[in-house]
Amino acid sequence: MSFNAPAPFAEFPSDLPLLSAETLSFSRLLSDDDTERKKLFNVCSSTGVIILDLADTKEGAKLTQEVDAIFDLSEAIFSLDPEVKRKYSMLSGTILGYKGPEGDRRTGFVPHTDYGSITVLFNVLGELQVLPEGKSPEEDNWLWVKPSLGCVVINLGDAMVRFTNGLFKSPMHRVTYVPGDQAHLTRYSLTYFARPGDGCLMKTLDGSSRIPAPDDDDDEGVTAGEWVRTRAKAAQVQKEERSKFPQVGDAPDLTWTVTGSGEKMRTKFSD
Ligand SMILES: O=C(O)CCC(=O)C(=O)O
Ligand SMILES: [Fe+2]
Repeated sequence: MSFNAPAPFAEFPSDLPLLSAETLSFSRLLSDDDTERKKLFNVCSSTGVIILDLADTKEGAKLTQEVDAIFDLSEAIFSLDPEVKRKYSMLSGTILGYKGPEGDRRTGFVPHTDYGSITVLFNVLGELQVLPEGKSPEEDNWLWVKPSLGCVVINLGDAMVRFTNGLFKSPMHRVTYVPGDQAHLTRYSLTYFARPGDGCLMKTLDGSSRIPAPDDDDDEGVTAGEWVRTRAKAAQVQKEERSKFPQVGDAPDLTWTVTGSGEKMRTKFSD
């Protein structure tokens, strides 16, 4: 599986409802292109899902090569004996990515928004779906995010919503199953989470007339450290409740590890 080279296997199906997302150019953003900046602003304040083409930049080429090296490593790690994997799964900050069970059509990641600032996803195969703002979480309302060669998917997290007092959006998303003729393939997802440092105050930013003024009670702000702890606890409660009343499609046997510091990386893998 390569992030960098055209897939030698079946294309993403053409008959699925897709999130309509214009691809932004990393090279144009780096050169501070005005049109590209406006596009970025529009995406952040509408869906919160940025599809960014890394082509044509030194940084992008280096990153995609490194991603492919990590994919290779992930393949080697996930093909290890479950006993060996179990022994190493708790090492902090080491393993990136996860692998869903092959042929499993249950939802691997229940619907959620990410807590941090941004989440960068390196996906080759589809599986990620987004719920447009204001839509109820019925099956028909979820839209697929189609991976494109050399492009990362960047989801804004709730910290950006907090900093911009709701101007920017963090998408509700979930991970379902690899669709269509790609279903027999193993999906590796490499995820980079960035979040504000522990001491950062989670409050509306000053300095832009586009950001709505803070409400009276939101002036002080909690620290990012407290914010993450509260969110993690709430997620745990939600997970426990959900496991008592599993919903059709849940995959309860997948395990979670939170690793790293500052930038959080999550690893999830099954045997
Ligand atoms: O694997 C993906 O495409 C998304 C994973 C995700 O939503 C997460 O790790 O928060
Ligand atoms: Fe997520």
